Amino acid sequence: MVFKMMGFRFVASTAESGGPILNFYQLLQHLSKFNVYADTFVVLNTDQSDMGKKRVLFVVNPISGGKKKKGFEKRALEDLDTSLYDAEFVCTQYANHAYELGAEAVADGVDVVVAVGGDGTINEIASALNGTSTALGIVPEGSGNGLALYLGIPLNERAAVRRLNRMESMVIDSGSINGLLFFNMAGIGFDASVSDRFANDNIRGAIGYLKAVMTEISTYKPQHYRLTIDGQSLEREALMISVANSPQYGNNAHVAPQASVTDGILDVCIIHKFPLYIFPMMVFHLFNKTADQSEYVEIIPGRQIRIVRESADAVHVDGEPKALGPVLDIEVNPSTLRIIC
Ligand SMILES: Nc1ncnc2c1ncn2[C@@H]1O[C@H](COP(=O)(O)OP(=O)(O)OP(=O)(O)O)[C@@H](O)[C@H]1O
Repeated sequence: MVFKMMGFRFVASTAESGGPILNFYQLLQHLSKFNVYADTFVVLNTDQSDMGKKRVLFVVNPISGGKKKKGFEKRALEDLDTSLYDAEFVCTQYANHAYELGAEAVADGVDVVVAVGGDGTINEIASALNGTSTALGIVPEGSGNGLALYLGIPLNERAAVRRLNRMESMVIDSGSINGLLFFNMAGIGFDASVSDRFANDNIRGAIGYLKAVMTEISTYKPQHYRLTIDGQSLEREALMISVANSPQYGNNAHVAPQASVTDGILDVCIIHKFPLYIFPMMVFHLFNKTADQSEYVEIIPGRQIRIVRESADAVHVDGEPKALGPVLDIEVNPSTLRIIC
């Protein structure tokens, strides 16, 4: 069944527990489980009697979020509906292993690859799945879990596995920065330095991230940037620039409260230098979803973005530090990744 209304496109077959979706009221009830943000939102709820079992591969990052995930396979098999899924499990052995596993799964015709980890693990797997028919699942086990929090995926491991049984999905945009894909957020300046420090520290989780922020905040100097956003040129002295696909960094810190992963647009968030005594107010704005009301935050939506900075430096891509040159070409790729949510 396909519904089209007000620019939304809904595809539905069988509801998880209530049989077919029969009318628009039922559809709205169904959708109320989601945060609807944008104009291309697809719900797929597949009737397994028609389509057979789905193959799902769980890719478990053993270090993300500072949690060991011992016994994950056993617990997951207690919660996963094995009449719907044939499941396999694999642990990552090294950085970028999840990308390789994702690419192999796509080539092998796996239906769903589940990232058991944080935004970095999601990024690696999603980069392999992007533009294919293999869907991403998420069991949030990271430090920030930005994309999972935005999508409303439960942080509780068992609830997140059970969520997969609904087999509902949506299609989201991705962004790219000099060819590197991101799905949640990319950033430069202070933001990237924090990611770099966090990656090189042995404390993970929210505490580790806070420690990295507090260490950088007192020493980081603003940089000069030349930006071109959809043909419009501007120059700014900024503490950092975040390019947001979703609204939040993670841990519910929202830098771009209006951002949507389905609008075909990225939000360029320019954070200006602010006096240190304003820091608590900035934190308040982030967690109150009011960053766009701060005089130190400028948010410009765009599809094609070029940022020229003073020199080659760190960039973060979904929280993972990378080194890129001074010229950064960023663009949005609309509707490229299916996510079970
Ligand atoms: N076996 C492994 N040993 C070392 N690093 C690994 C291993 N498996 C994956 N990684 C790396 O772990 C890093 C962190 O993963 P991830 O981003 O998922 O967790 P996190 O940083 O704790 O959470 P978040 O991104 O939500 O803040 C990634 O860069 C990934 O490449």
